[in-house]
Amino acid sequence: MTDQTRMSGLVRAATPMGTTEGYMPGFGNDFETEALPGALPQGMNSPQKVNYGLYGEQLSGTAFTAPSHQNERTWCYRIRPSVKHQGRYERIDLPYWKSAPHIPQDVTSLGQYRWDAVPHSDDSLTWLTGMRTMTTAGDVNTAAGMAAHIYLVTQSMQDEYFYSADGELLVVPQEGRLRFATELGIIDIAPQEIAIIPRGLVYRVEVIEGPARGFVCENYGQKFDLPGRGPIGANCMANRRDFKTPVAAFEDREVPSTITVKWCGQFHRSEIPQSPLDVVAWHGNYAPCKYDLKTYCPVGAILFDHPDPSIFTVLTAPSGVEGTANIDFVLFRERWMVMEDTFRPPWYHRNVMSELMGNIYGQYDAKPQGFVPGGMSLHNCMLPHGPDRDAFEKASNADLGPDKLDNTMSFMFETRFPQHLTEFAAREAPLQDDYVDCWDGLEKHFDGTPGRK
Ligand SMILES: O=C(O)Cc1cc(O)ccc1O
Ligand SMILES: [Fe+2]
Repeated sequence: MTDQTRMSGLVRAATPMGTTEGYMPGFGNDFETEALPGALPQGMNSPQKVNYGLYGEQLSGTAFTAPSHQNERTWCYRIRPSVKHQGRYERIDLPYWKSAPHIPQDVTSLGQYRWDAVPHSDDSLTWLTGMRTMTTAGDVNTAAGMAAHIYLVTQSMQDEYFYSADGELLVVPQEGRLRFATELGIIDIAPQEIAIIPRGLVYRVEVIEGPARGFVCENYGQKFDLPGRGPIGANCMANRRDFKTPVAAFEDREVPSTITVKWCGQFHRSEIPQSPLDVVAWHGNYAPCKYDLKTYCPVGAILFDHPDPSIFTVLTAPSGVEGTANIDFVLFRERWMVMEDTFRPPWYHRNVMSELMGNIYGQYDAKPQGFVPGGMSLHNCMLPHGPDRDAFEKASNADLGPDKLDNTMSFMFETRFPQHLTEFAAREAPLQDDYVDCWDGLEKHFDGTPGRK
């Protein structure tokens, strides 16, 4: 690497072999990248003096003693150590970003809920002020559970940086394009892509094309991983090579700035005299990444019946109970329906897991109307749900040839913990009061005589 490219004011490593536009392929790889030649120590982590006068610093994403197949850490070589990128902290208020446990006494979360897309307002909102929590689950203090948010962002963070000690963020854009300028490099994302921003990583968010709206799953627990494929084998679903981690990028900018920290659901801010995005080189496996949802290869039923939605799991965050996720991120995308003599949409069901869904674009097969792009729905632990009347009638009477479900991309954040609505979700977000009526017209067909009606 001899020359550097400049983006977003950050000096970025020239694209090395095997990378696309400043990203390195692979999920959980041990990466190495440098924005200046020779900045990365070779063969050791802590030389007595690092080249260019850089400081060495380790960022640990798992306990030092985590088993080696889960152990994640990154070595950063930076202009100043992180202790210089903070001062005295002052508590600040970001009233719309809530953390579990947050169980408002005057809000009921028991019920089937659906929301239209939260509209943009005239307010100018950044990644921090534009975050709107819809549900919280578990407890941030015990590193279990999650929160689901909507973001509405119109304005770039300027000389303003953020990190969360509470968990990693899974970002699912629905509208507009964002840039995450992070300590470890630059990630640009647009709808149909997702990004994972690890716990503790410092970044600022810029608007490339606004206004931007999307969904966020804040994972308080163990990190997202790829699910085991079992008998499916070594391929399909999400493939490791389709995850992209940015090459190193840094800025040497001495301007009065702020750093905001989320910790145990509280926000604190500190004044700093320079940009903290000063990591010139790094190596390790604790890093942000993005993924193009269009590369997700669905595997499904090819003769009869409708399998469990776990076949569409993109990422899973374990809870410590085997097979029972803290969070599964599940994708319902374009696919062929070929099952014979089968009621093809999702069956009616009650589930011990709590399901929060979002629509990225198009139409969802169980809800042809009402579940709109940018909209969300919530079906909590053991709350019955399933296709609305129109979907039931259509699917029960359709001629069953091969049928392509096209123009459809929805997802689910499914957690083992009950999800509690925030005041914003219950009162300010566009809740559809008539959602439960979508099952009203389901008729009784039973009259005691055999035969299929
Ligand atoms: O409720 C939903 O629409 C999500 C879902 C989809 C599916 O195919 C099976 C079960 C399930 O919960
Ligand atoms: Fe469901």
